[in-house]
Amino acid sequence: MDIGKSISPCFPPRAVQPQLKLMAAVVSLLSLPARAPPPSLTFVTRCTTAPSTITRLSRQPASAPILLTHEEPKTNPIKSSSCELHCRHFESCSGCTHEYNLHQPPILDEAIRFFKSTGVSNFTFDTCRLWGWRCRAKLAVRGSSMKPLIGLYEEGTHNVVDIPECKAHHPSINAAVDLLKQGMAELNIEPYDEDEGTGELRYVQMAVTTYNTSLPASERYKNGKVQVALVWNDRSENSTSFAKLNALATYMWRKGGPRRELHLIHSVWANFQTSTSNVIFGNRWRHLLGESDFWEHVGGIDVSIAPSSFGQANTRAFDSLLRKLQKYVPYGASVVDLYAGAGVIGLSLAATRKCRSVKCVEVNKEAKHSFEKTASRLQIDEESSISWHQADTSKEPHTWLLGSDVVVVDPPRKGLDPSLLGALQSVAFMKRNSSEKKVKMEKRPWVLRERETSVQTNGQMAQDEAPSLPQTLIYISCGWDSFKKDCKSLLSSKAWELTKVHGFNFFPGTQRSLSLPSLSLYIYIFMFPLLIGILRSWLCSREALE
Ligand SMILES: C[S@@+](CC[C@H](N)C(=O)[O-])C[C@H]1O[C@@H](n2cnc3c(N)ncnc32)[C@H](O)[C@@H]1O
Repeated sequence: MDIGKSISPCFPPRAVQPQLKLMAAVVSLLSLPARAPPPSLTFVTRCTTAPSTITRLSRQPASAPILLTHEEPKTNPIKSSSCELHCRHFESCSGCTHEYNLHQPPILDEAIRFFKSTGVSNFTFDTCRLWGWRCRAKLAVRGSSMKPLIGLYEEGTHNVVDIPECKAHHPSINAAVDLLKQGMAELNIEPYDEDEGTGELRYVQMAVTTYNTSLPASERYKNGKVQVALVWNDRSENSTSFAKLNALATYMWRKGGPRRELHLIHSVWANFQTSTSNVIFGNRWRHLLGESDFWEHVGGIDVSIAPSSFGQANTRAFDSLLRKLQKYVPYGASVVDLYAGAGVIGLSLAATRKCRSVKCVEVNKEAKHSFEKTASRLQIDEESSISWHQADTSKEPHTWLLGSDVVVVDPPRKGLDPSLLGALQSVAFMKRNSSEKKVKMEKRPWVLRERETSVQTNGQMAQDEAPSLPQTLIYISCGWDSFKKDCKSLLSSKAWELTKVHGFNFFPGTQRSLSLPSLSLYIYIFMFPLLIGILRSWLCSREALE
């Protein structure tokens, strides 16, 4: 399950001073373009009742970030009724695990302590939207045609809990689920029976797009439309049951499509899956009705996301994260976006930071089409090189790191592949001068090796330019435990210094325990002190603190 957490405290000045001084030295000696100002140490909350250890500065509208000042980790949080889930499914549904203080996930204390121990002087936390934040949901369909159950599994079982009034879902998802149930009853569509392997509809994925330029910006979110992907228990559109699937799609389109007063349904897709495993989607997708392209606007760009590729569940929080992240990437930088999905992060940086080069690396080939679509709408300078590569980042990871000024990693919950972790450590120790002489641009392995599985949208690779070494590593994490492990490993090698941390409440209310991954997403920024002298001075600073 998805989970939520994050934070932003002030720590005692003793730990702050040397770290910040060093950072300034690193920046100036590397002649990097001006970096973003340090994040504010002050936070604003929209909750009317704040826990005792949080300073409430002002009230914000429902979707605004909470800005808090944490003096010390809290030990006994006060229940805040204004930040309460108020969901009637809470007891039975496994989706959410805490009802109170959604703005302040339980992981906060541990996170504060952890980052304090790493010497990070400040840590910002954006509480994001607390209700109706989930714009992408995969729901199991069980029960009977007359009484379908559409929701999540009950904790530790395969019993599906119906969640028609889920408070985490964008309201359009609940409305589309309701419409789906009506269609199933009317058309006698049988839900999947796991024990027997029978039935027709196994799962449904509902994805909301809030992209609608004909509405004022303030109206777009609440008028989100749903891309419905029906996971059908049959082999393909040539199967005999396809007529029923088509009838269900048509029902939803007729009742919720553009001709209705309430235009709810953006499009309907089918996915065919007959495996008895727990894998939700099969390999075969078919677009049935509505627009085949699904657009969203995040991080300053229009983004296309196919139902088969990874998409962030919390659109608004992702937008906040992207806008924050952009500030850490110098104009004109070379960026590699690892675990890139459809390349949203890389393309957002390409557009907003005028990157010289952006390479997006992703293992799932389904994401390529979405990358191409998104890239086609961007205005990229002729000289810029923007590419997407189907590749496993755990294989020859050095090849992706060399030549990049900034490395962005956004791994799955299990964290970084060990080989990439090793490469990040070793690349930080490589001597810039010797590397520049040895490695010629035309020998870059990705140019040769990845030609067939890569998309390069425009621009040319500069042929004579010597490759740079990464100076900044931006780690985006949705797995707290794995992040801690990776972070400790990077820091213990003394190659990287953790300089900034930003938390985003991506999954409010859904944190289960510290042992479970997928908390809120964090951006962690590591700076690589390129010059040995700086590294030494950094080590001295560290020693002075210990
Ligand atoms: C948390 S998602 C991030 C996606 C993307 N950054 C975004 O925000 O849309 C992790 C992505 O890593 C991909 N992935 C997992 N293991 C990988 C590997 N070894 N090499 C490359 N990509 C991988 C997954 O397919 C998934 O798209």
